[in-house]
Amino acid sequence: MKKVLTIAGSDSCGGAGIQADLKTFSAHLVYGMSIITSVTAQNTQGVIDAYDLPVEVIEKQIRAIFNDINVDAVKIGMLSNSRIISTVADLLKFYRAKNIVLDPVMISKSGFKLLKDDAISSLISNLIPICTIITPNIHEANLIAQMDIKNIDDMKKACRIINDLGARYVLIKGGHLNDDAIDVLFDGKGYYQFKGNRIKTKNTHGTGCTLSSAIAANLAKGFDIVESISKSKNYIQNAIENSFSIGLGVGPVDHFYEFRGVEVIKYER
Ligand SMILES: Nc1ncnc2c1ncn2[C@@H]1O[C@H](COP(=O)(O)OP(=O)(O)OP(=O)(O)O)[C@@H](O)[C@H]1O
Ligand SMILES: Cc1ncc(COP(=O)(O)O)c(N)n1
Repeated sequence: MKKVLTIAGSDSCGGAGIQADLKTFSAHLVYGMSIITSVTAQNTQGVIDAYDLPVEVIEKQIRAIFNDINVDAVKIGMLSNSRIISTVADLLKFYRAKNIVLDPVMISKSGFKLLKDDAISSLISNLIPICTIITPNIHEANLIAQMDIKNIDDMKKACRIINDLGARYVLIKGGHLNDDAIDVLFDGKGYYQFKGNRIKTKNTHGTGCTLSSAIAANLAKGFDIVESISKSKNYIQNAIENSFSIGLGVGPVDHFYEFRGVEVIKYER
């Protein structure tokens, strides 16, 4: 049984954060473990507040896992301030963690800041160089690459800039652009496009958390990066197609797995 760890915030309504990650791990038949960095009070209508755990408590959780268990992959989600970021980065380096999937969570869909403005530089200098893959959405990629991404060519350019910052693989998600939901991967040499059909729904709470956790699960199982993303893209497509309303606002995606394959286009540099 492969063992996958999420280091992220708790979402009380279960659509994003730790809860989405663990559901995704279970659906991929890997054993899920969690380090909680922050407890958010949120529902489908928005985040009411977020309470960060003391870094000492976060450190103890990480040490408890790595001192005992061989971790096959790590997904990183909400780390809200620079102290938490540097603590997590130092410990992952110390324990030589492998298959690190960094979802650089910054703002919730409802507009609540989950990362302090002054912590973006810490994320760039401490976490990007140690991750295997970073999975920013358009907004996050804009802030990291200091760009204004409008189309696929811009996504490719931003991928290169973020790759230069030290991320081995960069996957920029196109969920927030119009047209098809196309995600672009840069592997340091060439580009791959992962194409999804845009689904008309308001229920997309936790899409980014789910995709990054699925990638971590697939890397843990030994698939290469392109196969891991391809399978995960298929998973999120199914999950959004079957998303549903549970409250008055943005509902969650559904977690089940059925592989149908996805169109992958490879580009030379
Ligand atoms: N309406 C949609 N139809 C199909 N795929 C979508 C849709 N919205 C997002 N996706 C896909 O879902 C995945 C997550 O992308 P998205 O851009 O929503 O991430 P995110 O903004 O980080 O998510 P979150 O807000 O949950 O953190 C990507 O593969 C993206 O292409
Ligand atoms: C704890 C936590 N982590 C991540 C998100 C982002 O998800 P979304 O953008 O769908 O609100 C969130 N809302 N809460």
